[in-house]
Amino acid sequence: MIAAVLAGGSGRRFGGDKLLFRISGKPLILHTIERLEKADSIDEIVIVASPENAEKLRPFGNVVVDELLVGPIGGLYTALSRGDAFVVAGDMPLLVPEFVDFIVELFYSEKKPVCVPRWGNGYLEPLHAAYSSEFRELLEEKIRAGQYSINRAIRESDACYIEIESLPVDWRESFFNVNTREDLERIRGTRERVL
Ligand SMILES: Nc1nc2c(ncn2[C@@H]2O[C@H](COP(=O)(O)OP(=O)(O)OP(=O)(O)O)[C@@H](O)[C@H]2O)c(=O)[nH]1
Ligand SMILES: [Mg+2]
Repeated sequence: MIAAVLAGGSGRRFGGDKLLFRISGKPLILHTIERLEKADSIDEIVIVASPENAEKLRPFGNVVVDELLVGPIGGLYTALSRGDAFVVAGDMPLLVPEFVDFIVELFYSEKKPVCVPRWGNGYLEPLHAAYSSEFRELLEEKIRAGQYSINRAIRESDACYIEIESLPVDWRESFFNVNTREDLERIRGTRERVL
């Protein structure tokens, strides 16, 4: 399956070029990509970038340009033009390859439009989920209607939910994403172990 890495955000909370920010000497997005490469179920990686980010991200892999720029839902819509995809954000340096494989396998066996992790309180992890290219039609409707919530689109579909609390606790760090400079501090202490 293809993995699509969303990289069209502005990094407003981080301030500056978040995805190229170096952690342990390596750009943040490269940590994310290398984690995906370790997943057996992933055979190709595409970076879904904004026109503005496209050139600077080309050194890191195949870039597909998101012309919509309506937020992550537009990136997801663009990603699915390439077929079924496991979709993540570019700012997720602690992805757990085994967890990615688990979701992709479930996606293939369940044959649902989307397989998404869900917390006990109902909260979804839509940027750590496997999507069928058919889900794109629903996204198109939503985007046309000016509704930009991926969560809402998922809830209106025949989704397959993965209960996070029933999985290994170690896998939860897979959802970690860098939004602020303080988030960097959270990984710095354990950097040697996790990165
Ligand atoms: N392709 C694409 N990706 C997007 C778009 N908006 C956000 N993303 C990506 O979606 C992921 C999650 O977004 P956020 O964590 O909110 O990142 P961000 O937009 O860079 O950060 P903030 O500006 O602080 O919200 C990140 O990998 C972003 O690069 C978009 O319009 N198109
Ligand atoms: Mg984020």
